[in-house]
Amino acid sequence: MTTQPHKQPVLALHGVRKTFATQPSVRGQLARLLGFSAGRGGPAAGDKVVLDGVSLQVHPGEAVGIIGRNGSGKSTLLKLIAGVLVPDAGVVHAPERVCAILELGAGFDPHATGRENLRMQAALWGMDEQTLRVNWQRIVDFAELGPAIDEPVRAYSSGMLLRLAFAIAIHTPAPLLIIDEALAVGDLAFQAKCLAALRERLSQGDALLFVSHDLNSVKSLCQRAIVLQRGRVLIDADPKTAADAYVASLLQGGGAVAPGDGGVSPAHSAAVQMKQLCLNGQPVRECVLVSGQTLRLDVDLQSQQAVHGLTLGLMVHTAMGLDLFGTHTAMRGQPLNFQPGQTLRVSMEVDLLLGAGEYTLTLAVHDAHDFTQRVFLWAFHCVRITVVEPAASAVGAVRLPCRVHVRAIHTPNSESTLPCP
Ligand SMILES: Nc1ncnc2c1ncn2[C@@H]1O[C@H](COP(=O)(O)OP(=O)(O)OP(=O)(O)O)[C@@H](O)[C@H]1O
Repeated sequence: MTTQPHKQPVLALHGVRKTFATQPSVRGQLARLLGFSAGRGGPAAGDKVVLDGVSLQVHPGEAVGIIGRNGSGKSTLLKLIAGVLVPDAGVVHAPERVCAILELGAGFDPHATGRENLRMQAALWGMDEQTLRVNWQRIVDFAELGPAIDEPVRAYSSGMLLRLAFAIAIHTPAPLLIIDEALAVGDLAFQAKCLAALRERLSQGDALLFVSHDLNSVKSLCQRAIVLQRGRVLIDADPKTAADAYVASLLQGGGAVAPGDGGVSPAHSAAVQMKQLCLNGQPVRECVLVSGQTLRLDVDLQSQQAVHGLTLGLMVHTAMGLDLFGTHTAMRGQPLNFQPGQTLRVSMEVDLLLGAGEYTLTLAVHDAHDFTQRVFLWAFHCVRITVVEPAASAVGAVRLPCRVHVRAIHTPNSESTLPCP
């Protein structure tokens, strides 16, 4: 049986390990300089294992998000793939040409102008003269730096560095693009332009590795996401499942949890329990509603202990797991205070101004001020709602109240033109 060319991964890692010396000895430094990694025979005492047994594959046209808390090893992983670092153990099969934005400004000469850096960076990423000539003006236009393109980049803000780096990267032919958190410094308009350009590259069959703490960007751009936890792959799944596992691991203080649909993650305290949940008066977990109809949730919460200053939060997600709308009782002036053994009924009414489709709700009970503190309950996607829309007057997920008026303000034979109101 022959393997289809498009089934071949563009990137494959097998059992990759990377350690850093916490207190580099002279011998260790020498071994590293000579290319003998201290980790090949196992990490030396005091070495910090940053990546441990990481295996993954990325196929052409695939966008894979890498998420994880600070220090989990995301940047180190990308540096290994980009060839900036070498692994102590394991194998990295990466394409010859990888276009990586790892650190803003890295690779730029601060004293050279934007235009000079454009030429140098493009050459560094392997863009030939002909491609550079064809793309030169497109890159300059994409960056939208105006006269600053002729100023030294040491005077650039991080947003301007991103504009230049991204403009070059998106026009550089390479089967794999790597973007480490960089987009976060761009303004919203530039971010939207970058995401559109990345989607275009993906549709042409190039692959993307995308590190971000913005779970919504990962969910909307990537087909898969990998959660790194203390240098290991916690989960490699669709972005919604991966993002939920990541949030659950944050709430657990780093413990491994992969919640299933509708699952209730183990909480910091089991003192508060959801005794009943009703949707529009029925004790059900699924319902069908007409767009614009009100959903009434009645949630009975019972606490065995006296607990004060809690809140019940609600998040509405699209079928893809994007967060659409979230609120909680404390945000609306109603913190939850329990006496021992008390049951509170929390009623929330939400007008579902949503387009036809499938949606889920996540419910959580946590500290009124900080959702990572004092978590009592976290019920991922515990409610499924199907919204139907008999006569749609709009497209997209949300139905924003919108008024439309049309009137003639000028006709060729009339003297007057109405001013803007
Ligand atoms: N050159 C180095 N020498 C020693 N330790 C390092 C080196 N580079 C990274 N580390 C350590 O490796 C761990 C992982 O770092 P890395 O930058 O890969 O994490 P990250 O997940 O990208 O974090 P963040 O989200 O904060 O960017 C951290 O504890 C960091 O201090």
